[in-house]
Amino acid sequence: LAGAIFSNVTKMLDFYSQFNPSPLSIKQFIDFGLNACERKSYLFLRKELPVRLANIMKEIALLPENLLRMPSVGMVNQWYEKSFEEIIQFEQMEPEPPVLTQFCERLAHIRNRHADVVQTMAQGVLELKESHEVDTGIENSIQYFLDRFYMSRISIRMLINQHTLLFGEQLGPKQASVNGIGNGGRHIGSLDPACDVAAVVRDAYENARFLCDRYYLASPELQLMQNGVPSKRPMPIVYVPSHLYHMLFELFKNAMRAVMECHESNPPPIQVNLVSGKEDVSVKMSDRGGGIPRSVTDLLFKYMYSTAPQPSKSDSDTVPLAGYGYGLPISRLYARYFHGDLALMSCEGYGTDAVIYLKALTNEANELLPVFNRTSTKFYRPVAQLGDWSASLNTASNSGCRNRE
Ligand SMILES: O=S(=O)(c1ccc(O)cc1O)N1Cc2ccccc2C1
Repeated sequence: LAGAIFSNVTKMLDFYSQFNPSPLSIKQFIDFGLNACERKSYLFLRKELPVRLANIMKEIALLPENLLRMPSVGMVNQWYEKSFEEIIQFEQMEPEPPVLTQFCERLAHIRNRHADVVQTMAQGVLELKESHEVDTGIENSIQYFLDRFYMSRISIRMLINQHTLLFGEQLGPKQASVNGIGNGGRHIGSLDPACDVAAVVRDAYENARFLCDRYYLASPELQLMQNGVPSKRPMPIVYVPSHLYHMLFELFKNAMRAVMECHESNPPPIQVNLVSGKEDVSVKMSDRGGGIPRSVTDLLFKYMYSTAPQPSKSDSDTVPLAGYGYGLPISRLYARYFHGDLALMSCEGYGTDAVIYLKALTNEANELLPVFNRTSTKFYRPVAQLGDWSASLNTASNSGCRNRE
């Protein structure tokens, strides 16, 4: 009997983890939101959310024992189990108005429960570093897992935000925000069909500059360009402004810290060049902050490397402009979430270029979702890491910078 009551969460996890998550494209999010139907959204999410939760929960169970046993990881796991149980209650409920309202409230409750997952997992990694020897195999498993775990979390929060923003009661009288009445814009949930990249760049710059001025008593200017020439024109794309802002704010903090620590006075400007291509929209941020050697660039995306004891809240006004928290790895996940990317190209002794690539076409901007299956399990049984010399050769091919300043 399909309605058979499963005795416990484990059986439900096995059931839902058999299904692959269904990736949605930005085009699908927009097309659905233009004529949003709460009942359809409910019927899709009450299956898709448990599928995405179950897929990543099966991976949590595969984590290296030492990490899984850390108190913080146990706490995160309990949050996931609780949220999973709460969502699957709706499998038996028909989409009547009271149930739809309850579902919205339950989603908001789950989103709040998981607010601190990133720093709690980082605490777990720290607990592991401080209590066990971590070899390369374990480190690679943790890197692989956390990239998939945080990508899964980004995708679940995207689905929850779309539903609660389109149908949640904060809209006042029943109106979808898409008609633009009341909020001035024509946002579709967290998506802006006319997100001006130039405006988000300026916004992130001004906020990072405020922190920079407070810490260094000075800050580099911004040179905003399009196709290599100074420009004040807008550059509209269809995207999630908050994701774009998150990436740019992180990159500006790094670039400003580099520039201010490399130049006592007259800091050179940070250049941001926007280019709209047929397939890619590129946002290149160039700083002359002295750069770093290639051996270090890779470390900046490593969760183990960038996990250090957090400064206590008390001295929060002296928090470094760019700590090495999870800013870069998470920012790269935001870029990759809709099949874009974030890459660093540094010239040691000169400076660093950071490029955010976004898909130009909304039908190509598909969610990139981790799928739990045998291949991912295989990855968790660490095998001897056979360094593939040709692959490293590819990454080594771009030689260092010759022209010293
Ligand atoms: O590693 S970086 O080249 C660098 C990394 C990421 C980025 O977005 C911009 C950057 O510039 N850079 C960060 C930093 C901080 C303090 C002192 C010197 C430097 C050099």
